[in-house]
Amino acid sequence: MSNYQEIKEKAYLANMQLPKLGLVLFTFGNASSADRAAGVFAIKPSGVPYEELTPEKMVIVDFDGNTVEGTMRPSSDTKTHAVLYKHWEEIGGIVHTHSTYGTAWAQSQRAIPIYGTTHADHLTVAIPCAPPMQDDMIEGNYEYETGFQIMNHFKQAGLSYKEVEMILVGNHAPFTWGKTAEKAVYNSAVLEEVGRMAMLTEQIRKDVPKLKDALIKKHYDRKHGADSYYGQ
Ligand SMILES: O=C(CO)[C@@H](O)[C@@H](O)COP(=O)(O)O
Repeated sequence: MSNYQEIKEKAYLANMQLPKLGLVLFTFGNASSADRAAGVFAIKPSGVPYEELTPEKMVIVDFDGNTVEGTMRPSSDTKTHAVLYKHWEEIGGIVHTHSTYGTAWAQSQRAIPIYGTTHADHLTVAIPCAPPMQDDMIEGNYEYETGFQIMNHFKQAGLSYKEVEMILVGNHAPFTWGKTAEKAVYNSAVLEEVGRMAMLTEQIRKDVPKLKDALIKKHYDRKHGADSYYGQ
């Protein structure tokens, strides 16, 4: 039995949710789960179809992207996960997909505007979009630079990774995270659904105004923080 069995199971379950929720096709995408005390995370092996995955096939990697345990090559996006785990210390899970609507917004290099209360139930700002990567970074350590592309955009935009747990990487696709891999999967599904609604909204009406601040606050506060009165 591996010392990392718990995160292998969590990473496996998170990965298996992605095709189930319609967030990935074939091998597009990956999920990981971290063990902060051990300084490692478990991630999907690269290019293995979801139906062939097992917990044992998850690869254990440290926060510098080095394989610690596993016989298979880890996800091609492993270094992006490693950069985010290393610098954003409260993250316990990360998901990357090429889900259709999220990716369409990323390819359009547009943040997803906050048009309605579904969006405001989850976050109080537009879902950010990092600008496309510069050529020298593409030619360098590409996946590692993707991690910095995400972090730099958060810094420049004055966003907190603890409050906004998702981003579109311009030209590329969405990344989401959370305290657990399960929450990162949830955020990935929220991003896709909110992106789908926003795109349809713009098709119905070209000049949709941003949601009123009072409604943003009302809906966010209903579900989060001291004023929450949502659920049991
Ligand atoms: O970003 C991409 C492809 O552009 C990858 O996330 C995707 O194909 C998944 O690759 P892995 O199987 O995780 O190596």
